[in-house]
Amino acid sequence: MTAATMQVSQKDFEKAQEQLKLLKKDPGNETKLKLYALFKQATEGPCNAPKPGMLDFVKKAKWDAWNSLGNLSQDNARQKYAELVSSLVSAESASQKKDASPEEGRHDGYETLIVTTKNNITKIMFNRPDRKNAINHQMYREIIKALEEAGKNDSTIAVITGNGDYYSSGNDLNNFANIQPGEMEKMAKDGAVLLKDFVGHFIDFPKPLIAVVNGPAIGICVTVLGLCDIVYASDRATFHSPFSQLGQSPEGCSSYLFPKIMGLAKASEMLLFNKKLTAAEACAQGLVTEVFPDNSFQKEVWARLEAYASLPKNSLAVSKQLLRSMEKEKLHAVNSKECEVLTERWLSDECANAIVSFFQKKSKL
Ligand SMILES: CCCCC/C=C/CC(=O)SCCNC(=O)CCNC(=O)[C@H](O)C(C)(C)COP(=O)(O)OP(=O)(O)OC[C@H]1O[C@@H](n2cnc3c(N)ncnc32)[C@H](O)[C@@H]1OP(=O)(O)O
Repeated sequence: MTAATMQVSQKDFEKAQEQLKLLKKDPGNETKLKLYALFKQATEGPCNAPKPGMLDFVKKAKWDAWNSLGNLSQDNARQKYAELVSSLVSAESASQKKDASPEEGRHDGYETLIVTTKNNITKIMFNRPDRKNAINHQMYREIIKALEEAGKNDSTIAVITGNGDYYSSGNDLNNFANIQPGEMEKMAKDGAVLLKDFVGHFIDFPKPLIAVVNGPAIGICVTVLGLCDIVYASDRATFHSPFSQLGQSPEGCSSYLFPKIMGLAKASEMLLFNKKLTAAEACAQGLVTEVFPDNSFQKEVWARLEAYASLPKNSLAVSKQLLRSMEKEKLHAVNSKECEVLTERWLSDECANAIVSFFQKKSKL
């Protein structure tokens, strides 16, 4: 090795020591041992320390690593040390770039959702995990936009799911907060217009629409499940529509579809008396198609959906429309009626008290 190479190597060695300190990820014990051994060899030469006792595991592992370098020259050890650090830095920066790059097939223009199209599936993911995916006004509008896009694009099926531990905690109760007394009627009317449009997009959705219920579901995100074609649920999911508790009334066409799906008595327990169903109960009552163990939920469900999404797209669309077409007019009428009743409910003392109670006590359902 020439003097010039040795100089560069020494410089690289010092630079590498600085770079090592900047690594964000722990490189793991095996690599740390290699780095230790090369550093000792580079700075002190071949291992000259007494062998530690068998039970001194850490010192013994370090000694073994250093000793294994035998008579490797100090120059070579410096060089190898610098190369190893450089490979760790490159790997970390590649993984950071990968994390920062947008997800493949991700649609632009959404803040409360992650919308992607991949493998013939448009996935609409609620993305307010720190608010349990509560649906605020912006999110209602973005879901409407995402359903419109998914209905028209090349995907074969659309899937709705939640990011984080909840599927969704339903209507964001902040939608009712900070309303001045004189603005109550306007709030109720505007809310009903938005809700009717939102539910209308589920009624009219032209392709198979599948809900992947990854965790607890409350309120509006439970009621519109009746408008989905398939509902897959994790065994961690629960289904709760606490309308009377909130002084409100059913929406999402559930006043018509839930009795049809599960029978009047079971629907009444849910919609009148706030009964929260487990995933197994919701499946037994026909609201959920199939329940999966939480630890294999994502893997099993997405494998199945990818297979479904490879079926002929147009055949699936016309068949879905046939299945729903007889009911469409009826469903729109139910939606209108439910929104009308809710407008009154939102102006009631019962509803106002329930909202105030949530914010005052942060009372949990
Ligand atoms: C256009 C208008 C259309 C209206 C259509 C009408 C629809 C009807 C419905 O959807 S009714 C259902 C309404 N939903 C609720 O009543 C749920 C309220 N939330 C809760 O009861 C609980 O938060 C919980 C059970 C979902 C979760 O409890 P947990 O203790 O696990 O977690 P936190 O309470 O600490 O939640 C974390 C923060 O998120 C806030 N949050 C959760 N859900 C909502 C929500 N729906 N609305 C507003 N805020 C919500 C919660 O308050 C916490 O906030 P904080 O960290 O600031 O305390």
